[in-house]
Amino acid sequence: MRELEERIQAEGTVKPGNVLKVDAFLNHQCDVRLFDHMGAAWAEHFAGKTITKILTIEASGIGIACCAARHFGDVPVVFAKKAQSINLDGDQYTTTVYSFTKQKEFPVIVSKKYLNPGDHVLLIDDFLANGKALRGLIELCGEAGAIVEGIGIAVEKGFQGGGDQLRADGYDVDSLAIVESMDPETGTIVFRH
Ligand SMILES: O=P(O)(O)OC[C@H]1O[C@H](OP(=O)(O)OP(=O)(O)O)[C@H](O)[C@@H]1O
Ligand SMILES: O=c1[nH]c(=O)c2nc[nH]c2[nH]1
Repeated sequence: MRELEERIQAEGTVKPGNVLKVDAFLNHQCDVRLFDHMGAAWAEHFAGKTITKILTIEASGIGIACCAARHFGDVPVVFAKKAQSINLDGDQYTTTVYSFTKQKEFPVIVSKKYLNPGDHVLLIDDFLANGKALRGLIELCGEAGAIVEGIGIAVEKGFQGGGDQLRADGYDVDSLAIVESMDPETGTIVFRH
């Protein structure tokens, strides 16, 4: 998606440790017009598929998933929580996921009320790096008997391999910008096309 690539080139910065910082518009300050355009792009890609629910993971996927839902008939958006809470009741689907940016393991929890057998799920997230977050969400869908129809990602760091492994496993992964390489010394960002 050219608009997203241009924003990354204009406002993104490359940090050591394979970190692309795009918090001016994607995952700290949020550009909702851009999010709306991203939702439209996924709706075009996944047109023809039945989507009954969007599933994401807190925190950064939530706003993007909510904007995307407007393009999928206002289906419910469920976000997996990364901490137990007294506000979480009843039976839950749980797994654990290693967080790329926080560099530690988190529980990933969805109430059984909100993920059901027969749900046709679109997974949405801001970043795809090693694929840990998505593998966790896929596991929860498997526990629930829900079908993963596709995966919509804003920024995939292709060189980390998580996206290609998911594609090899048969998932329809639509990443709107795929970073093929990036250099913290020069700030150069190269996209896959
Ligand atoms: O493909 P992966 O290696 O799993 O990396 C991608 C995940 O990393 C980030 O989450 P993170 O837990 O770092 O932080 P967040 O709270 O900003 O969502 C991002 O939001 C994705 O969920
Ligand atoms: O802001 C971010 N930049 C990244 O490079 C990244 N990788 C996973 N999650 C990420 N979030």
